[in-house]
Amino acid sequence: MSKALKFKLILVGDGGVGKTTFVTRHKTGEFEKKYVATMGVNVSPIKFNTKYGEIIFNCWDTAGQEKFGGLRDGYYIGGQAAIIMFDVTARVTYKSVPHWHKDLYRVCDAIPMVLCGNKVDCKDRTVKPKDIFFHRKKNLQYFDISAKSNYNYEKPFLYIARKLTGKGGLVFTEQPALLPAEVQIDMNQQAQYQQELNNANKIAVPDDDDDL
Ligand SMILES: Nc1nc2c(ncn2[C@@H]2O[C@H](COP(=O)(O)OP(=O)(O)OP(=O)(O)O)[C@@H](O)[C@H]2O)c(=O)[nH]1
Repeated sequence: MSKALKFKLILVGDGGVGKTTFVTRHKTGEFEKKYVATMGVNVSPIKFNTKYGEIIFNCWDTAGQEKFGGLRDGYYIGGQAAIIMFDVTARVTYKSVPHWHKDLYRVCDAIPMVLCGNKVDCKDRTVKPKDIFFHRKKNLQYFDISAKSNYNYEKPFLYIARKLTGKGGLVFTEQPALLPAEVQIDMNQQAQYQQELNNANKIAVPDDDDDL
């Protein structure tokens, strides 16, 4: 790949889950972002060097319109990948995940999607690893993340890059240029969460009414 590959990546999730914080961690993305006034969105180009060349994710982030009902179709149209985010300290934001997934699917069909539980640095985590199973119903990838500590920052992008290029062996050849961590993360605690996620993946998906 000589020229950079570019993809439209859509961020969705309830207001306050940390979408803007996540996307603005990346220094170049923040520096080069463009505000599209007609849509009320910021588009930040987040760049990664890979062993196959440069990949740029043009990340679409709303200016808070998700709080006032649905997002317009223009937000989704042409979307090639998506991150659905919730906040592990606010159960209601996990409850909204099926709604965001449905909205995305309606316009974008089966594009690569990653579910991210943000703010795992917080002591008051209420959505525990065993509570998270929506991704398994819909065949999405899931990651615990913490935008403020940069924890797992590149994981969703790596998963999506591999899916979009069809190259399972794709790796990033440089660390992305991120702002310094604003909070520290307890790595022992994260290892325990990861173990709980692995264990949860071995159990059958609970069958309940509300699609969660
Ligand atoms: N502890 C912690 N706080 C976070 C993290 N990410 C975001 N926050 C905080 O959560 C709040 C909401 O973050 P935003 O990035 O504005 O959330 P958003 O999803 O973009 O919400 P809108 O701007 O309303 O669309 C802010 O006070 C952030 O500082 C994180 O990883 N850890």
